[in-house]
Amino acid sequence: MSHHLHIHPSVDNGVRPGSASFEGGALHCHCPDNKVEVTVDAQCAHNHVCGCTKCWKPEGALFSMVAVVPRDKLRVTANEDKLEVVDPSAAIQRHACKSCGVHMFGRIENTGHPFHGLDFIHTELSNDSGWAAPEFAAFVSSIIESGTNPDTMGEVRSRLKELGLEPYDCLSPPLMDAIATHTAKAKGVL
Ligand SMILES: N[C@@H](CCC(=O)N[C@@H](CS)C(=O)NCC(=O)O)C(=O)O
Ligand SMILES: [Zn+2]
Ligand SMILES: [Zn+2]
Repeated sequence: MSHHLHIHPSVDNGVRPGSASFEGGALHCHCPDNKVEVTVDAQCAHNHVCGCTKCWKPEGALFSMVAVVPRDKLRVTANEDKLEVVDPSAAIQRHACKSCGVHMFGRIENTGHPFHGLDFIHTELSNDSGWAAPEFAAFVSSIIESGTNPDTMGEVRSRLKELGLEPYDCLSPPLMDAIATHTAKAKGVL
């Protein structure tokens, strides 16, 4: 048992399933007032925990938790002026609150990108319950880049498996296949 590991607050006590009838909700940043609000009119897909250094993680967590929604189902509904893009050169433009640092959504503007049309969200920012649960763990080895001792990686991967979050060092096989299929079609070999 490796319950001392803080994978992410939304999974540390077990992964709770989402609701099949859920149709979206509101996300709020961590500011005490004048919160940035993002409204999503859709259930999320491909929810997962991500170990990369670029995704926003809550304090003390080894992983972020991130899912996608169609970009036309997402709008900023309060305090949009507090948002700024963290790294304009990144494929995913992460719109963060300038005051509290929380990433409210990530958007891909490159129309040739395999995931163009999808926005990335952190469903833990919502008080609404029913969001689809995380299904796997992505970019697991990348937590070393944030300072995790490489010697603990066996324990981290065991804990992820125990939680039902299969660990991958990139994305899951279905998503890697989707990316490769997009690339093959763009090249004309498929
Ligand atoms: N090892 C790198 C991996 C970064 C990475 O490739 N992140 C993935 C998962 S979020 C990605 O798709 N990044 C695109 C982006 O950040 O724009 C890190 O931890 O910084
Ligand atoms: Zn904020
Ligand atoms: Zn990430």
